[in-house]
Amino acid sequence: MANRVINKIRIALIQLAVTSNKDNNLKHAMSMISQAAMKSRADSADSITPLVVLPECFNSPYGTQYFSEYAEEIPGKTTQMLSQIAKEEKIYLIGGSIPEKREGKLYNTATVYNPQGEMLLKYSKCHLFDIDIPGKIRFQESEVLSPGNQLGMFEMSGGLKIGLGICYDIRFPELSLLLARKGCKLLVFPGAFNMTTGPAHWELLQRGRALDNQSYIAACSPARDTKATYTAWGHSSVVDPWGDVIIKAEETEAIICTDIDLDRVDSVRQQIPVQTQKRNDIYQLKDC
Ligand SMILES: NC(=O)CCC(=O)C(=O)O
Repeated sequence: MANRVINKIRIALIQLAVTSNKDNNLKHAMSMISQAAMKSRADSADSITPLVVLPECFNSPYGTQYFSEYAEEIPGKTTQMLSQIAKEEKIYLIGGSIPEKREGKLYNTATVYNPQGEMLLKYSKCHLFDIDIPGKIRFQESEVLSPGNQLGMFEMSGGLKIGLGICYDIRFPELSLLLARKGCKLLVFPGAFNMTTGPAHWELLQRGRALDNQSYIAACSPARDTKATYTAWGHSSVVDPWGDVIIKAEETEAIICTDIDLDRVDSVRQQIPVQTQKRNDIYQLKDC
């Protein structure tokens, strides 16, 4: 069974309502993960192990003023809870991201677990969100966070490779191209776009990355909270390799669930074979 080739997975994105109370955030996230696991299994005719996803910065409000107060070491309280719930619910779990404390520095870090509760991946956001749009939004993650320096990918049983980026990472096509070239047919981005860039770019970027790579893209946001210091756009979604949005949340808390059909990736790649038509003689993606 462990070596069975998987050509379909079921993904559930949790568009979580996040508050300034860390303990409540954790309790609430665990309950939503259980609900997402149940919903994935109830909606599915096959016995596929679900992949459940939390948003960026799910145990803390998103803001440079909060990161040091809410930060934890990994392993720590939050990641132990994630590991435990993945094991109890027998799911793959992308545990959104949390502010991580490591060797005197802070990172925006995501962890991933298998159904045995083992940590498969720890990935720190490698493109920090530093923008300044006059009169709209200024945000400088690099004032307090350090960037990660490695790619994020993991494998589910059956050999299925999944790529992982965090939010602003989606704006850098080379990162996704590299993950796809390494065999990832689904790229997942826990993210928290805002009320300025969200309506303009959130869906466009997902559809763009889906087309560049002829892969599935899933992006999971916190729910919108207009009273928070940073208001997330919401609209968690999954886009297929053709560039169609196959499922999308509104702005409020929600669990959205869909099947990812990996044969669809192969058929789109066959129909429009850009993957084999690259002009490596005039440009190249360098794998550092
Ligand atoms: N949390 C983030 O990285 C936000 C990215 C974002 O909003 C963007 O426009 O890019």
